[in-house]
Amino acid sequence: MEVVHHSSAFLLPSVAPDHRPSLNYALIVLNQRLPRFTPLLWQHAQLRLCADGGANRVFDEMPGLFPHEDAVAVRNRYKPDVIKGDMDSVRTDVVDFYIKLGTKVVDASHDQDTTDLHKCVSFICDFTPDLEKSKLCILVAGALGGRFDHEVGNINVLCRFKDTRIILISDDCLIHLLPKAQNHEIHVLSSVVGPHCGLIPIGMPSRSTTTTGLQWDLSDTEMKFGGLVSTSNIAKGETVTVHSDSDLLWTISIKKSQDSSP
Ligand SMILES: Nc1ncnc2c1ncn2[C@@H]1O[C@H](COP(=O)(O)OP(=O)(O)OP(=O)(O)O)[C@@H](O)[C@H]1O
Ligand SMILES: Cc1ncc(C[n+]2csc(CCO)c2C)c(N)n1
Repeated sequence: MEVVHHSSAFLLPSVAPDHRPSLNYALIVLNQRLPRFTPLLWQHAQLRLCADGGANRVFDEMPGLFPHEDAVAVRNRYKPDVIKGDMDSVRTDVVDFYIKLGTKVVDASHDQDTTDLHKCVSFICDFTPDLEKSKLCILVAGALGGRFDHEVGNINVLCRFKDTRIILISDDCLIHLLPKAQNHEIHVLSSVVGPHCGLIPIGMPSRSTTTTGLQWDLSDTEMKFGGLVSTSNIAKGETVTVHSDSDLLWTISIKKSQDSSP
């Protein structure tokens, strides 16, 4: 069976020879305080979107991440390619500023049934040729912490776009989906992530999950809410393997001490 590899190389300041990106990254900035390493994610990404009020965050907060630089110069450098959402949070001064720089603004206010993150993921998928979809990886900055309904909505996007690699990121941790019935090999780059981690069934119980590389490995173990879910686990080495009969969320902590400059 094919092995699916996962790595957090996008958190490394530069791409080391043995961590050359095999993926094409896109970045979506949400309406939450910018994670400190947002400039790094920005640099790795080939396409940068702001979900509605996420554009306010780039405009207001990016200069603060470069305290010794002129704010306008920073804003001109970090120009989103697209702002998409229902446009009830992004300010008009921010829209006007980025339109002048050439940002595409997509008003999807007619759709009040999907979140702004969903709308941005749809945009990226619609504009990614089928042949390139397997190499696409969408990084979502500011997806965790804050309002619980938004957090759950963000996790639901992982489930609604199961065939797309999407990684939810905050200052503290990252989350992505491990689709069922695949062999997952997670490369734990210990300079930037870990050791705290978790494996959580999503959508339905898992009747059987087997792992290697964790302090508390699972061996053909059942997981469900109301029973066992694997939280406060520890990644022991460089590699964690996971196989399950159900979709699982993988989460791992992000280290505080890393150099987050691009
Ligand atoms: N507190 C938060 N926690 C997690 N994600 C958030 C939070 N606030 C916003 N987001 C994310 O950022 C996206 C854009 O946020 P924005 O505030 O523009 O959305 P919204 O649809 O106007 O929200 P609201 O529910 O307040 O009307 C949301 O779709 C959501 O994915
Ligand atoms: C059952 C149900 N619950 C909530 C909403 C509201 N809602 C969900 S996504 C969204 C857009 C946010 O930008 C809004 C307003 C709905 N439509 N249907």
